[in-house]
Amino acid sequence: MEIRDTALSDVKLILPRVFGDSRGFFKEVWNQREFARHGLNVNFVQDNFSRSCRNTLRGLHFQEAKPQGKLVWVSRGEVCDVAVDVRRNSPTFGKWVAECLSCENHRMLWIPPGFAHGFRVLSDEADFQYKCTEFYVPDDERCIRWNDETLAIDWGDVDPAELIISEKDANAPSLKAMFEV
Ligand SMILES: Cc1cn([C@H]2C[C@H](O)[C@@H](COP(=O)(O)OP(=O)(O)O[C@H]3O[C@@H](C)C(=O)[C@@H](O)[C@H]3O)O2)c(=O)[nH]c1=O
Repeated sequence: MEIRDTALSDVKLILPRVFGDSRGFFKEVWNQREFARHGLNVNFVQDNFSRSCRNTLRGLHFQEAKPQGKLVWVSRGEVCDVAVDVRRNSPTFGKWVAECLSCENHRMLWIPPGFAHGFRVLSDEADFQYKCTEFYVPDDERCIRWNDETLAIDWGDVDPAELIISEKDANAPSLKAMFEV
C-alpha cells in the first residue's frame, strides 16, 4: 500500500498493492498499521456504499460539529472525486483536489475531517465505498453547492443539464453563504 501526498498535503492518495492472478485480483483496501506508519491514526466507525448512474453528482457534503474523515474508493465503475478544504483557519481553506477513482486504477483517497466531499460518476454505473471516522449525524450535515463560483471545481466535460443531483444538493448554499467569507 503506497500513500502519497496530493496538492492538499492532508488529503492522501492511496495506491493499494494489487495481486493479480488467473482468478482475478486481491488487494487490501484498509490496513491500520500501514496508515499509522504514515502518521494517520484513524478510527473508523461506519462503512458506506452507494450505487449511482452516469452523471450522478453527490456532494459537496461535510459534518460541522462531528467532522468525518473518509477513506473512499470505487469498486465498480469510475468517478471524479473531489475534496474541498473547509477548515475555517486553514491556509488552504476553499482549495480542492480532484482525483479519478476507478475499479481499474484502484486509486483511493483519504479525506481527513474538515473537508467537504463530492463525486461525479463517469461510467454507466459506479459502486462507491467509504469508511468514516464519525457516525452520520443528519442535523450536523452541511452541503455546499457543487458549482460554487468561488470554488470553481472542474468536474470534467459535462453538460450541467445532464447531471443527476438530489434536491438537497441542488439547493445547497454557496461557500460564501455558508462561511460568511
Ligand atoms: C450519508 C448517509 C445517508 N443516510 C441516508 C439519509 C438519506 O435518507 C439517504 C441518502 O442520503 P444522501 O442523499 O445524503 O446520500 P449521499 O448524497 O450519497 O451522501 C453522501 O455523499 C457523499 C458525497 C459523502 O461524502 C457522504 O459522506 C454522504 O454525505 O441515506 C444514512 O442513513 N446514513 C448515512 O451515513
